[in-house]
Amino acid sequence: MPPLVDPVPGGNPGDLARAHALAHELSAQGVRGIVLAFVDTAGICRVKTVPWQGLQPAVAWGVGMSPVFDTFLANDSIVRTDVLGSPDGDLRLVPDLDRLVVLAGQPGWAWAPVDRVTQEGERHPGCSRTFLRRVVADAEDRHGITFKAGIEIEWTLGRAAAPADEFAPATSGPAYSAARQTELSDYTADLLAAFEKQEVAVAQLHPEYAPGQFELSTDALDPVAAADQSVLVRQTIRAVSQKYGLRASFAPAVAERGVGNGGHLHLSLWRRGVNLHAGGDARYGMTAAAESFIAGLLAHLPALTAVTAPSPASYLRLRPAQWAGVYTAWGRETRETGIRVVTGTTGHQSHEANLEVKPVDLAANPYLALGCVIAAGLDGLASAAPLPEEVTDDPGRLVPDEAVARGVRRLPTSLAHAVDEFREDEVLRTALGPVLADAVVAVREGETAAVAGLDEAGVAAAYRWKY
Ligand SMILES: NC(=O)CC[C@H](N)C(=O)O
Repeated sequence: MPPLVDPVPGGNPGDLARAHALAHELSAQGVRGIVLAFVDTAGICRVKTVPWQGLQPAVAWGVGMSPVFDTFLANDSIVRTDVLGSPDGDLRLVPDLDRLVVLAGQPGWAWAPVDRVTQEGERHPGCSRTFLRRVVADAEDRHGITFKAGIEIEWTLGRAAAPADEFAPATSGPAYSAARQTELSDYTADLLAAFEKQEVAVAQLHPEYAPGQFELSTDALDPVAAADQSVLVRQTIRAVSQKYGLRASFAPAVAERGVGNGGHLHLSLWRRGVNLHAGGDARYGMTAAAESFIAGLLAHLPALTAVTAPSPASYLRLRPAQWAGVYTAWGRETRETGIRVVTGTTGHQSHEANLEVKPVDLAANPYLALGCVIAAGLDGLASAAPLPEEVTDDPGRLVPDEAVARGVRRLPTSLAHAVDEFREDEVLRTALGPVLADAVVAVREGETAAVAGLDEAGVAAAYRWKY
């Protein structure tokens, strides 16, 4: 074995010894390289790779990458803020060994999410993974609350051989149909096998509503692990799809009309091992804390869409009657309200009960989305915000006066409107810190400008294969 590299000043020699042993183990298993992954502000997963011998140096010193990715757009052009977007400077990508996984769908490769730190070893204020970790740690310190989270993954399959500017769904069977399940039987079995090898606990995998669309859900994890896992799941789906001559799109809308791809976010609050969504005195067995958390979410939902629905294409999906939840309302098991309260099956509530945030798609950076959702909910919890009455059926059917009286608002209908809401939201901006908040605004404005003049079909096409 090659000798250990010199530890960085203040570095953890235990991590280095572990990386050294792990690298050799990976090599013996046939791993030749390691994908180091992070998600930028625009929601694109960017990577660098190192050979297996590079794992230990990466843990010691990180791997260089420009901070300019904080203000990259989905089309790879770059915008600027006061502090970001300059071609100068460097950051270090530091892999998280606890989350390193051998990729079952890409023989020869392992994968790890990274934190981005400065060359001086300081936290980088633009690192979304560090942001989420901080929000979660604050929730525990200040409120004694921990979370379990899950991100649903929806994707649409086209044929890899088709021209990139066309979309032809790879299946012909109806929504949720046995026909579609059978059409892609080998593919979906291979996906499940890959997830089993990667120790991703799949809860469900099924053909979804739109032509060529599938959905996969996983068991809940702590928020940072859930965000990491959503990135890993997409990496795996992309790789396995390719083997079958298929091309996976996680874009919010692959076409200008029809049901889009969501990335619904499930979250539950826990205190001392007790689920706060079950066994309480409030509605549907929720505790007062869970109700106030949801009230906070509803209050911030219009501004949150700038983070959870960050692409111009997100607003092709965020339409009524598409189960995307485009109203500031909640209800038990409702599919059209922004927040769905999931009570779980009788006898299993303390395990299952949670809340679902629907206006979230997979153009969202999952670390930013989870961190901002948690910050919004905690704002409601801290002020014991009262939760309005639930809305059953379709909130779109409320007459305007009743909607106003009940506080039911339609979410922004364009990214520009979402950014207007976000700019005014001190809670979200403060949680993110000025560097990330300014990056969100600049990148969203850049995306809006990038599609100026395009019709809806053009917007769908522009982002179809980006996510
Ligand atoms: N089953 C579902 O909940 C469908 C969700 C829908 N595809 C969305 O965009 O959010």
